[in-house]
Amino acid sequence: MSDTIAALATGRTAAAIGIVRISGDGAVPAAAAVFSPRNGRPLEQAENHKMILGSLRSRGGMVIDQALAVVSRGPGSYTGEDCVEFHCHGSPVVLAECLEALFERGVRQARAGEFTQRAFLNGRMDLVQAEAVADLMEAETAEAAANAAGQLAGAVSGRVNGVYETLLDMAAHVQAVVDYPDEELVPVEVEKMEEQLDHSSLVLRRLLQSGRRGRILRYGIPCVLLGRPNTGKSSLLNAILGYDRAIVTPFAGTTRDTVVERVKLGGILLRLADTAGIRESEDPVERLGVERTRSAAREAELALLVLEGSEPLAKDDWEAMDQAAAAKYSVAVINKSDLPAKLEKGEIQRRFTRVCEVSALTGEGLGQLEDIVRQLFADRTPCETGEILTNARQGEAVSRALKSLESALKALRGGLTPDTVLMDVEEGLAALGELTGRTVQSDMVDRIFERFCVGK
Ligand SMILES: Nc1nc2c(c(=O)[nH]1)N(C=O)[C@@H](CNc1ccc(C(=O)N[C@@H](CCC(=O)O)C(=O)O)cc1)CN2
Ligand SMILES: Nc1nc2c(ncn2[C@@H]2O[C@H](COP(=O)(O)OP(=O)(O)OP(=O)(O)O)[C@@H](O)[C@H]2O)c(=O)[nH]1
Ligand SMILES: [Mg+2]
Repeated sequence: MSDTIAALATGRTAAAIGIVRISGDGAVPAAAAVFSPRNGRPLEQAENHKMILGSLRSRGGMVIDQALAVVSRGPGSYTGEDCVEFHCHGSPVVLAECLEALFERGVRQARAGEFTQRAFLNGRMDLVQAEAVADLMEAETAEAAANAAGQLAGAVSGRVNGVYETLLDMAAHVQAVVDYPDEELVPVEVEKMEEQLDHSSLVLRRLLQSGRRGRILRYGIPCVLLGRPNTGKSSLLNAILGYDRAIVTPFAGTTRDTVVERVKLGGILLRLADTAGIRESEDPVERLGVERTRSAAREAELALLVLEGSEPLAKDDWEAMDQAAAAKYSVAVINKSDLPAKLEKGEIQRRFTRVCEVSALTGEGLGQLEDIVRQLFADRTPCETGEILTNARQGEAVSRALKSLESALKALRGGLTPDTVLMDVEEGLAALGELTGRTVQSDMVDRIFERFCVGK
């Protein structure tokens, strides 16, 4: 018998409604002790999933709210245990009093993630789905939410379970043939095994490749604005964001610290960093700023080199150009197209395949920059099925499983007999079991649920 837990399921500030959730064998009796249904029927007899109006009493017995109670008996509830929810008026005081009254009845405060942890332990969802719950709550874009919702519905779990079942059948068959050589068992066909291992590897490889997209879905593509001082990097950041985030002045050396914002450009989520203009400087603060620029440049996948279109190339442009060219993708952005052009474009076009002219001031040319970014990352637009791995734990488990399968496949193709690859197949099974939580260690489970908030 598990103890009964309760927590505030909604926000901590005053709101229209606030929900207290209770889960465990003692949930219904504890709730019934503090709540009197208006229809006069004891809460114990309430129909499942139905809202019951009644009065909620504090520890001292005062009526503190007219609230709704919902009973969901296990196993048909979120946690798989008996659950009760109180839908109260969303006053922090009322909600705190409601919890206090429950704690007096032997209910205890839930730990972070404990409701979802119980859902997992009771087989209501696997680990990938539980992690999707956390992802869903942290989602910053509709695409990230859609992917998490797909994972919660079982998109990744389904793929993984398919591979798991195939491997399990294979291992059981090989093992049986080894253990009972005298029985008339169907012989293991090496060719069929190879085919299954090959297909399973393919599925896992695809999942693994989706992991990169998963990270980008969550955090955005790391992108940096580079250039010598005063070329309009901060102006461009503001123009892309649509509001004045960074300070802009006519003085060179305005931006000292990197400013990072998530922003969509051409439909692609970027983690865009505005940086201190690169130049030689005696000022110790500016030198530290430029150091930060260099480190942001090293981490960026996309560099937007901002050039002053109304002046010829200057000495300080060269380091910025080198830094930008070192990024995986770079775009030369010739700014200030509203002013007379003085920049010799030939040199730029020789060094950069992607060049566009914009005016951060008027917004001219920004559409072209959007097009370039969209084309660069066209293959990264999110898929809606939720078949994208979104965290490192999952990626690590899949890659371990894949290594085992590849090793098995290599051995078979090298002429080894099926029983010699049994260990590899079993290792693959263990890794996949860890991924979905079939074979995971309990301390690992605790770690996973620590990232949740209380009440989830
Ligand atoms: N008020 C409230 N809203 C919520 C939740 C909750 O627990 N309470 N959820 C959680 O955090 C999420 C919804 N997840 C849920 C998943 C399953 C069940 C459940 O009781 N399932 C039963 C019966 C379903 C039915 O009525 O058909 C089942 O699957 O057997 C409830 C919530 C989001 N919104
Ligand atoms: N005419 C015109 N002026 C611009 C444009 N973009 C920026 N400026 C001006 O250029 C000056 C410098 O702009 P910033 O955005 O601060 O330049 P920065 O590259 O961030 O400069 P640092 O932070 O010093 O490296 C400001 O006076 C801006 O108003 C543009 O497209 N057209
Ligand atoms: Mg600036």
